[in-house]
Amino acid sequence: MSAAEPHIKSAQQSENAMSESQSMLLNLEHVSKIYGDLHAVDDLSLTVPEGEWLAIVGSSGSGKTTLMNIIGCLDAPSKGSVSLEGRKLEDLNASQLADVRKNVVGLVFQKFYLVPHLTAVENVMVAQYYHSVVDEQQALDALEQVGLKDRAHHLPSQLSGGEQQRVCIARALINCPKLILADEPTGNLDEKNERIVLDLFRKLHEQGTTIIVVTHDALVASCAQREIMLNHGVLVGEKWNDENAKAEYEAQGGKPASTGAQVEGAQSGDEAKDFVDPTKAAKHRGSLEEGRHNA
Ligand SMILES: Nc1ncnc2c1ncn2[C@@H]1O[C@H](COP(=O)(O)OP(=O)(O)OP(=O)(O)O)[C@@H](O)[C@H]1O
Repeated sequence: MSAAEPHIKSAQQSENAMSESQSMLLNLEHVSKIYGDLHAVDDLSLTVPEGEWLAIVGSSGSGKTTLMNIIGCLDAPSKGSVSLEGRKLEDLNASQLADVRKNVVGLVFQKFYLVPHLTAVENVMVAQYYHSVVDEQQALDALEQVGLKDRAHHLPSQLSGGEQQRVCIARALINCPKLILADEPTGNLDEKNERIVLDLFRKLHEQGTTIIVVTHDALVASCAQREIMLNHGVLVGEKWNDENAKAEYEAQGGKPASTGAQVEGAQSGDEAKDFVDPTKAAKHRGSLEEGRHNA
């Protein structure tokens, strides 16, 4: 090996690392969120390419929402670095962060947060207001996208839970976000409405939208291309449901998610392995198969 080779190698390595971070929509490096003695998220590294559908699973209190809030620029990590579209969030000021929230991210929550005295279309137009473009036709188009044009002038109280969640998705779509972050989006829905919402996510994913969903629900998680599992803020498992997506991710230089924290059960990048989620028993297996056949 010539004396120059190590330099060449390190230049190539940094080039690879750069192209990896450029091709990734989201890049978390050693991210922690610490409250006193509690590490809600503990030294987590994760990359998500544009167009991926990722599920974050784990028991209550494992750090899922905390992580989601950090990714959605609603909260800042105590340590580590987060990049979205190649921009380091820690380098942005408050108004630049607000722009990222507005223009890159669409948020969907378990609790719908609809304004009760406004109709469906007006609720969508509230979101437009924050984008300084109030356009009823565009709001109606967003409702049409979620199959609710005929419910546009109904109040939330006149809509089913599933319909209310679809209004929320229409509201999240108003800025054509690259990234949809959904926190337990089907948590309040029955199976039928859960399937409608999942079909919508499937459609958005096919159109190229990146989706990150926090869920307790086995069916919702298994619709994603990849699942990561947290426990006490650390990564305890990573599982690909879509081998093609995995191969593509690896070809782009994507690495397994990892936790640096030395905690029992935690997985470093080299060791990351599939997890067995006890909640993935038979509950939804039948309906999943059916849902896939209908897709
Ligand atoms: N603002 C806060 N101050 C102190 N502790 C917090 C705060 N927010 C969250 N935590 C703690 O951080 C841990 C992770 O909370 P988080 O809400 O992220 O969990 P989760 O996995 O989303 O739980 P669930 O599934 O019940 O919603 C919990 O122990 C929680 O009590």
